[in-house]
Amino acid sequence: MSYLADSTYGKDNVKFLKVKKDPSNPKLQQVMEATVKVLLRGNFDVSYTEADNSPIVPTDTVKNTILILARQNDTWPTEKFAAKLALHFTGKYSHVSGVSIKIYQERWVKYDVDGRPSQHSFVHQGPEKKIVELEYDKVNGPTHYKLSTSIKDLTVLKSTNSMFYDYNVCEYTTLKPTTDRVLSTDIFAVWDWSASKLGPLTAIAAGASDLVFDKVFNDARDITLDIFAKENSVSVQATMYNMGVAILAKAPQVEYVSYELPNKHYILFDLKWFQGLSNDNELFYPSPHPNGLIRCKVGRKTSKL
Ligand SMILES: O=c1[nH]c(=O)c2[nH]c(=O)[nH]c2[nH]1
Repeated sequence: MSYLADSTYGKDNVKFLKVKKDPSNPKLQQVMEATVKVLLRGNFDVSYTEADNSPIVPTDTVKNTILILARQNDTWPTEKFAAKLALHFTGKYSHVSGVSIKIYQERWVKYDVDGRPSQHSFVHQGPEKKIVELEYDKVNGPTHYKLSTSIKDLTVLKSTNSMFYDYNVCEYTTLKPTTDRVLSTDIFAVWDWSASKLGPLTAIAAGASDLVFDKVFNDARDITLDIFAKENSVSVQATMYNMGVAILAKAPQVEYVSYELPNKHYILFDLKWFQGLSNDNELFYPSPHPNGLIRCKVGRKTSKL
C-alpha cells in the first residue's frame, strides 16, 4: 500500500518588469525586474490519489494572480510583495493552508548622464540578485512565518590583503602557506528575519517594515563589501564570520546571518623555467575547479538569566 507522503505545486519562473513613476514627474522612474515562484500547500490530496481535479487552483491562475497583484500593488520592497502574495493565496482559497514564495530581483542601477543620475536609464549589474523567501502556514496565524532575504552571485576579488597559513598539516598536505594571495568569491549572504521583531505578515503587507527591509539590504551589502576590502583576511572562514557578526550588530530585526562562499582559486604561475623569471604575485591562473566551498551561520547568544 502506498500513500501520498507530501505534495506542493504552483508556478515557477513568472517574470515581470514593473515601472514605478514618480507622481510629480512621470519620467522619473524606477524599475523592478523580478522572477517569482509560488507553491501552494493544502487540501489537494485527491488530485494526486483520486485523479480528482476539483481542488486544483490551476498553475495558470497562480501566474495570472502574481501578475495582477504586481500591477495593482507596490512591489517595492520584494519582502512586502511576498507577504501580499502569501496573504492573498491563503485568504482567497479556504483549502490552501500554506505557501512557499521565492522572488529573485535583478539589479538595475541608474547611471550618470551629464553628471547627474539618469531619470529612467539603467545598467544591469550582471548576475547579482536579491532573493526573498517566505514560508507561511495560515494555521499558525500571521505572526508565524519564515522570511529571509539574500544577496546572491555578487562576484568579488581582492588582489592582496588575504592570507592562509597555520592550518592543519599532514601527509596529504601539499598546499604552501601564504601571507599574500588573491581571494575571490561569489557572495551568497542570507539573513533570516525575526518574526517577533518585524511583527505580523499583515503589517509587512501594509508596508510597516519597508524602510527596514531597504536599510538592512543596503547595510548588509555595504558591510560585506567593506569587510572584504578592508580586512587583511586570515581565511574565508574568519572573514565571513566577521561579516555576519557586523550585520547582526547593525540589524536588530535579523536573527541569523548565513554565508556560502566558494573560494575561487587563482594559482600563481611558476615561470622560473624561463630564464629564472620571477613572479611576485603578478600573473595567476584562474582555476575554475575544484573550488573551496565554505558555509557558516551566525546567530545571537541569548543570555540565560
Ligand atoms: O580561506 C581558506 N580556507 C580554507 O579552508 C582553505 N583551504 C585551502 O586549501 N585554502 C583555503 N583558504
